Amino acid sequence: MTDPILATHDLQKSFGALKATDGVSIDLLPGEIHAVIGPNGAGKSTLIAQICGGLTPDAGRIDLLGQNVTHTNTRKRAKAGIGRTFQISALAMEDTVLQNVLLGALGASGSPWRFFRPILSDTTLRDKATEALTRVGLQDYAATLTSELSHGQRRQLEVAVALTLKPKAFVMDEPMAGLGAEGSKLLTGFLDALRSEAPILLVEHDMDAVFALADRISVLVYGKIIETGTVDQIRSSQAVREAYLGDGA
Ligand SMILES: Nc1ncnc2c1ncn2[C@@H]1O[C@H](COP(=O)(O)OP(=O)(O)OP(=O)(O)O)[C@@H](O)[C@H]1O
Repeated sequence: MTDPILATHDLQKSFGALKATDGVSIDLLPGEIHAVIGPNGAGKSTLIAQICGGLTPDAGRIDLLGQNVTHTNTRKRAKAGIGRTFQISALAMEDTVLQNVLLGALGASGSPWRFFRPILSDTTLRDKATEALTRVGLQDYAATLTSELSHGQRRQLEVAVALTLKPKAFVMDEPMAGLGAEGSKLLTGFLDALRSEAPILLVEHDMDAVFALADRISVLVYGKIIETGTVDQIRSSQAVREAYLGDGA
C-alpha cells in the first residue's frame, strides 16, 4: 500500500462539551485531491487548524511523511512541508505580485536578519520567487500591484507563495470562496494540474469543484467522518444523502 503524505489518527478536539473533532482519521496519498465536505459547523475548519498547527488536538496524532508533527508549531510544520492557503487572504495588497512571493521565499529561507538586506536584489530569492510565479502562470504579472489581480489570480498567487516552501502537501480552506462561476472554473483547472506538484487536502463548499476535482471525498458531520469514497461512491451513498446532501440530492 502507498504510504500517505499526510495522515491524522483518531484526532479529538472539544470546545467545552462540544466535540468539534470526534475521532477523525484521514489521509492524503501522493498525487491525489482529497476533499473534505460537510455542513456548516461540521468541524472542517477545526480539523484544518489542527493539521496546520493553529489548534492543538486534545488527543490523537498527525503525521507528515511518517513523522509525528502533532506538537510541532505552525512555522516548523510549514517548513516541514504543509503548504496552507488561507480562507482569508494573507497577501499584502499594496505590494507587487513579486514582492509578495519574495516575502514568502524570505520566510522560507529561515533567516529573519535578511530583512536588513534589499530583498529585491537578492538573486537567489528572486530566482525562487520567479520560478514559483512561472509555475502558477503569473510570470507576466510580477510588477503588477496585488490589488489589481482578480480574485482567482490572488488564489494562484497564494499558491505561488506556498510553493516557495516546497510543500509536500497542500491544505486548502475554501479556495473557491468569493469567485464567480468563471473564476471557479479557471481555478478548478489550475488545481487539477497542481496535484502533480503535491497532493491537496481540499475543504470546499463548491460541490461542482469538489465533484470535478476530488479523487476521494470524506464527509464530516458533527465532528465525525461518516464516509470516505470516490465521487461516485459519495454521490450514491444513502448515509451521505440522509446526513448531508438531503434525500432529494
Ligand atoms: N474557538 C471555538 N470555541 C468554541 N466553539 C468553537 C470554536 N471553534 C469552532 N467552534 C465550534 O465547533 C464546531 C465546528 O466548527 P468549524 O468552524 O470547525 O466548522 P466548519 O465545518 O468549518 O463550518 P463552516 O463550514 O461554517 O466553516 C461549531 O459548532 C463551532 O461553533
